[in-house]
Amino acid sequence: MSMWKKLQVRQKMVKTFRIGGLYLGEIESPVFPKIQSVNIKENTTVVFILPNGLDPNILKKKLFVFKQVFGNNIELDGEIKKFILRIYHQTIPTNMTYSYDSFHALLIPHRLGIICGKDKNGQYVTFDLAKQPHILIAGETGSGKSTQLRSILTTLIKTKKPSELHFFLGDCKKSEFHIFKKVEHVQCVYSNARDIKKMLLHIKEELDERSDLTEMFEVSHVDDLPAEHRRPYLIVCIDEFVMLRKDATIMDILTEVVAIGRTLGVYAILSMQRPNAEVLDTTIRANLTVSMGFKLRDAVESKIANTPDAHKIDISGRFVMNSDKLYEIQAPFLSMDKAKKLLNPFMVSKKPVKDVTEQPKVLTEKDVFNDVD
Ligand SMILES: Nc1ncnc2c1ncn2[C@@H]1O[C@H](COP(=O)(O)OP(=O)(O)OP(=O)(O)O)[C@@H](O)[C@H]1O
Repeated sequence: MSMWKKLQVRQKMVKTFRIGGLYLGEIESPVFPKIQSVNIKENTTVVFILPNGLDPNILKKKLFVFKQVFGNNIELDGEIKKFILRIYHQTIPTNMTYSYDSFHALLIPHRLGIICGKDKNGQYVTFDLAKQPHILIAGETGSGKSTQLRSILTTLIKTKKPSELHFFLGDCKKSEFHIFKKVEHVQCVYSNARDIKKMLLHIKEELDERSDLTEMFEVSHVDDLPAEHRRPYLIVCIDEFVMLRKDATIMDILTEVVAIGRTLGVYAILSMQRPNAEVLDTTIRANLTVSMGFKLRDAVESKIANTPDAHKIDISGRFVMNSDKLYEIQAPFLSMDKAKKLLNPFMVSKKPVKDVTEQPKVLTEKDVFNDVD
């Protein structure tokens, strides 16, 4: 049976080479790439070698032919001569409920484990924010970015002690972060530019102090400081941070966080509905090592967010992730009620959170975008 399946795959490969013009010589006597191996397990893997003289760049251009023959759920890797085609048998789930128990073991090796969701292989994708610092989460309204933020923050709270990780939250839309207000790890939740600026000035002080400490003790990372000087990791998370773009101080500090935060244990998670090239200037963009692009409006926004094809997404909670490579992922769905239950054990009644009773104007999209009605 397996031999028969392998033969079928080989025949389809030859068909792809033929249709795609991936051969040397004439069509009557073509020299096709050599199929070195076909492996069928959970997924199918085909290794093939290009004949000398066949331009490897043509494979990228003809990827669509592989998709026409094998379906969309494939990946082609390789360079110069040797290539690997992976054909995934599983598809990305269209819906997946958040279940901490099912992925928490995967987070244990990470210092700051981020749960992303499931990929086309049906596997959970996670990464370590301490190694791949600073995340951009972009997506138009209803695309699932707030749910993803909720799941990332809830997971971090469940995996780290309050002494190990502090959050500084900016909620420009005043819609999402109230559920975290009383969580012990959370230092503050602010929703207007004036308070967020104060919060960031505090972060700036931390950056300076941490820089001085690493210099004084001649270490390259705050984790290597002597125990009595160790500092918790700080995560600055700002929902819809584009609304703060008119404040130069805020933008300067955010730029500094993403530029030097990694070795100082200070990380940023920034979200925005509509990626804006001006706000994501080159310094900020270059230092956000992970981009998650949920459904975006058009190809321009996908390009600015660095998440190709995110504008083609048509499923809630689905996103393109650009980190060490490109992934398509379905985020876990964590409802507000379930998040509250999971956060309950971490709630404290007396918190140093400043409750902003007098509410200065909360910025709206109109303050930022000229084309919003
Ligand atoms: N991971 C997911 N899996 C399945 N459905 C999801 C997922 N995430 C979000 N949804 C659905 O999409 C709806 C909107 O999600 P969410 O509030 O996260 O969007 P958003 O992009 O943050 O929108 P807004 O900017 O308006 O807050 C949810 O109520 C839910 O029905």
